[in-house]
This record gives sequence, structure tokens and C-alpha cells, in this order.
Amino acid sequence: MRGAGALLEELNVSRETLSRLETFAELLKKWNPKINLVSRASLEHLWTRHIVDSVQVFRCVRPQGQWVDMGSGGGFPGVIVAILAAEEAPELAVTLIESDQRKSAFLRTAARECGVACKVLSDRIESVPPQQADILSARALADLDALLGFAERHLKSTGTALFPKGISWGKECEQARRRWNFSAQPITSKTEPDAVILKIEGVSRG
Ligand SMILES: C[S@@+](CC[C@H](N)C(=O)[O-])C[C@H]1O[C@@H](n2cnc3c(N)ncnc32)[C@H](O)[C@@H]1O
Repeated sequence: MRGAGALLEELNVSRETLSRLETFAELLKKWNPKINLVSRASLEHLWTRHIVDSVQVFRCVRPQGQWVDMGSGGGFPGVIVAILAAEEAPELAVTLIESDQRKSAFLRTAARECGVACKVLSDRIESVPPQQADILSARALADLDALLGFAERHLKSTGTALFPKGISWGKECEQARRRWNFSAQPITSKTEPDAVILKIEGVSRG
């Protein structure tokens, strides 16, 4: 796997954005021992495993309207989206949904300290009023069938969902097609061999 520096160069991140990403990385390392935002093992590879992995999700679409990230946890990809949008898509409205109160407090603090705007909804995805998202993302949250249920509630009919998935993405698509109609374009991950970002449109019940 290539290093984070080379990947960030390839992903074309400005100096201002890089400085915000560094602020975020420091804050996450500070809070992690208390609330376990990412696993201790993956903290060693924070840049490639989490930050660059989230930057590449942002690069999969033209960011516009409202971007909603579900189950944001330690801010992946939601806070990274807000950081990139601050320079590259200042009109983008970013909303994070996270039911864990302590993680929500971290997300609010992170956005404030990085100087970026985003709304944090501290509630369950199933309870939050429908968001009408133009772009909907979720990483490491649920299987595709469950994610499409969330998309039915929160994604505009013309919107795009971005779901990073591991090696079993093909099988998940096959299973989800039993209940849902959708188009799925797999975009190869730059950080994980065999992983993809599923770019999903046209979600409706089958
Ligand atoms: C495995 S973590 C992944 C976090 C982050 N997306 C990442 O990739 O590092 C899943 C997160 O989703 C949150 N979550 C799980 N089910 C949820 C629900 N129904 N509503 C809101 N948040 C939920 C959990 O609290 C947790 O922070």
C-alpha cells in the first residue's frame, strides 16, 4: 500500500485543507483513549486507513446540496467531507447522524476546532426526520440491504449514495436486489485492495 503523503498528493488536497486534517488527526488521537473512536490498532495507520479513505469518498461525486453521513462515529467520512467542502464546495451543507452522545460531542468539537460547518444530529438514523439528502454516505455501519432502507428514508429520489464496502460487495449487492431496485457502480478503493466505494442511485423497493 502507498503512503498517506503520496495518496494525499494524488487526491489533490490543498495546504489549507491539509492543515485542517492535521488538526483533526491530533484531536482524534487526544480523545480516542477515552471514547474509542477508532480501534487502537488502526490508530497507527490513521491517515491511510481513515483519513485518506474518507477523502476518496468525497472525490467520488460532485459535492452539491446537502450531504448526510450516517453513523459518523469518529468522523469518517463525515468530518473529512466537511473539511474538504470548506475550501472546495463552501455551499455544501453537511449533516452527521450519530446516536452515541459522546461521539456526537467529539464530532461537534472537531468541526469547531477545524473551523468548518456541519450539523450533528445525536439520534438514531431511524428516528431522525427524513433528510432529503443529495448525497448520502455511511462507512462500516450496516449491510447493504439495511443501508438501502436508510437511503429510502433519507436520500432524495435523484440523490446518490456512497457506501464503502469490502471484498463481499458483490454478494451484498446480490442479496440486496431481493428487496431493492438500484444501480450500483463499484469504484476501486485506493487504500484497500479488494475494497470499493459503491456509488448507488435510483433506490426503490423491488
Ligand atoms: C462501526 S462505527 C463506524 C464509524 C465511522 N463511520 C467509521 O467508518 O469509522 C458505527 C457508528 O454508527 C453509529 N450507529 C450505529 N447504529 C446507528 C443508528 N441506528 N443510528 C445512529 N448511529 C448509529 C455507532 O454509534 C457508531 O459510532
